[in-house]
Amino acid sequence: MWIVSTSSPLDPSHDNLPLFIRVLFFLPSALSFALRYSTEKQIYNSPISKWTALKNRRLQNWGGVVHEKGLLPQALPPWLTKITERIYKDTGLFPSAINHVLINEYFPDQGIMPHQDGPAYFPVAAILSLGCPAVMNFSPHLKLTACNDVARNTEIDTDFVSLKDDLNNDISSNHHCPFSVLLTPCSLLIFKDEAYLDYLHGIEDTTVHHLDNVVNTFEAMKQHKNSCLLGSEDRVEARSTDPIMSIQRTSTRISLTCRLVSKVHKNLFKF
Ligand SMILES: O=C(O)CCC(=O)C(=O)O
Ligand SMILES: [Fe+2]
Repeated sequence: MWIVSTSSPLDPSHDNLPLFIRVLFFLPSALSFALRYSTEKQIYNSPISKWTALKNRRLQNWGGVVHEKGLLPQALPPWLTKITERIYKDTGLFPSAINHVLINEYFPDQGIMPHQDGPAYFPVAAILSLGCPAVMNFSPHLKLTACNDVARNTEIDTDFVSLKDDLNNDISSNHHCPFSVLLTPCSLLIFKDEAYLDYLHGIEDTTVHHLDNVVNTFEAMKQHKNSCLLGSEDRVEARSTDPIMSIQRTSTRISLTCRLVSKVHKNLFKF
């Protein structure tokens, strides 16, 4: 089983699930070594024309063109549907099959500005990480009440690292706290609901990422240390000894952002 749920099925309609379970899931080892290897190979074997160079990273767009009114679709290649179908089926968080994947490549000093994903997407994002670890920061929209108390705890629920009640309460009482997630290679982060709609997410364009605000340090680091499959260049390097407060980004990170565009246009002229 790829994604392991403990007691409750991962069904967003289960209102009895605590809010922190419903907004953020982190699975440290979503990809096997074989799948990681073949996916990286496929990404770099894609024609060079598939890459779009941006100022601070480059990306591949798969699944078609996302327009604010919907998707002009293009079938995902089988090596990507192998991944997206598993996310779709195992999480039960998407109403229909994932039809769009953005692949971002970041050098150690590259990142992505805090942003919110566009309105064309169904509000669930599943991000698979490969290569060098990085920290993703979630910051509440300015329109939302700032949080005075940034101290938070981490709750480890087997494979899922979830925000604990502090943040949960903050979210529901409209006191939105910033928080961060450590994205280790082969991990899958899924965020939805408030984390998707009320927060911006971004990655700093610096080679050192601080872990102060990270909600999943323990689980991510445990997995990382235990994994004998990781290349040495992927290792999280402690900048200070116990407790680890930052990571040094030493190599390229690749992410696969898998989403659903609900509205699909079969014909360009039918907008
Ligand atoms: O690279 C990542 O992990 C984030 C990518 C992202 O936020 C996006 O493509 O919208
Ligand atoms: Fe995004």
